[in-house]
Amino acid sequence: MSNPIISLNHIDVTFYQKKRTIEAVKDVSIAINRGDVYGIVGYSGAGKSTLVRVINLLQEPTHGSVVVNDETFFQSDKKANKKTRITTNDLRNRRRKIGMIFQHFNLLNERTVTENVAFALKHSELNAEQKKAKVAELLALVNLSDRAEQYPSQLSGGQKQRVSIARALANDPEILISDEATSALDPKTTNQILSLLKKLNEELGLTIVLITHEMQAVKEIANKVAVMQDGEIIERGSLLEIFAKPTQQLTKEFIETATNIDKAIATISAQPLVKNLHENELFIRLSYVGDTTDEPLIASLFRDFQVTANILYGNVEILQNTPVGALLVILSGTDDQIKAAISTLADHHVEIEILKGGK
Ligand SMILES: Nc1ncnc2c1ncn2[C@@H]1O[C@H](COP(=O)(O)OP(=O)(O)OP(=O)(O)O)[C@@H](O)[C@H]1O
Repeated sequence: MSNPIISLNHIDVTFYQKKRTIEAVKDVSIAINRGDVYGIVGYSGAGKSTLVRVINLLQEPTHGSVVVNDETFFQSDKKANKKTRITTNDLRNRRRKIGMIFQHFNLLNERTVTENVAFALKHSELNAEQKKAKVAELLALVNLSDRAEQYPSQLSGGQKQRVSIARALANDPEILISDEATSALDPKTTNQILSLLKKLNEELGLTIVLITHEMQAVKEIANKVAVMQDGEIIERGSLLEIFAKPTQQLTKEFIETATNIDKAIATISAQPLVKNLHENELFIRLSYVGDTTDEPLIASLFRDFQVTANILYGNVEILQNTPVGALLVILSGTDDQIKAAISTLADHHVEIEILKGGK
């Protein structure tokens, strides 16, 4: 059942500079459901940051409407040339319920970890005692209790990001916007931060909007994905749909960086078996999602069609509790046998891409 906590409708953001007009976001509509971890992927300059800044009106759209938690923050009526927006006071309060974390942490260097987190409680109605308890609780949540009195300069990048996560959660937000929060971190620290975000999503029901240029990050924790290019969303869907059946070239590129299949294809294509492929052979890539993996399909190719399948590479990943696999295989047999084998694979929803061979 769909229950959007964030709905952006027909959002345009245009920047007018002296000699240039930059259409940073073009007619983007997106609905993010409560509890989603929604990944927005794109290269630098695609418009991701601008789009997510629209959610809490850090960036006012040129056109469109912004609805958060069933409350209209902003609406423009193009025809009447009229814009309506939430009052400044209400916006200030609502923004506290939308946490943000960034690539460069944005911590106050001259304040301790505790003071950095407490800073976010400046306008809270809690008394001093309660604030102290809240900060301690937040630091425990991000596993930093032992660093409470240290300064940012004494912390690693991952620890700094955990402080900024604690700070972002200080006012019990329902939404967390993560703007390239793992981009400055090494792979191991990135995984720790992503696991923490996943835990917050699962345990607190936090809705997370994850903007990144790394599909790997999206793959780890997102359940939905949108791919942005030149201010537009060019493809979107569930993580599984996007990984199993990407339609746009850019999406395919992003996925390949996350699965390393491109490297596997390059390495294996250079091997003698593929380089000297026989006339009756076909070098193919098979991709499948879910149940197909449980079927002894490859074995049945020989049993039913006398086609041998030489598996040169295999990779199965579990995304959203579902296996997603890729195999690089050489099929050998007569044209008719191979044709029949491929048709059977297709009937079982295995995607086939011929990499080499065949007429
Ligand atoms: N305040 C601004 N004034 C003028 N142009 C801007 C402004 N903010 C963003 N832009 C332009 O809008 C486009 C989209 O930028 P945006 O930062 O949203 O992209 P991005 O996908 O988040 O990339 P990055 O990860 O590099 O920030 C870029 O061409 C950028 O130069």
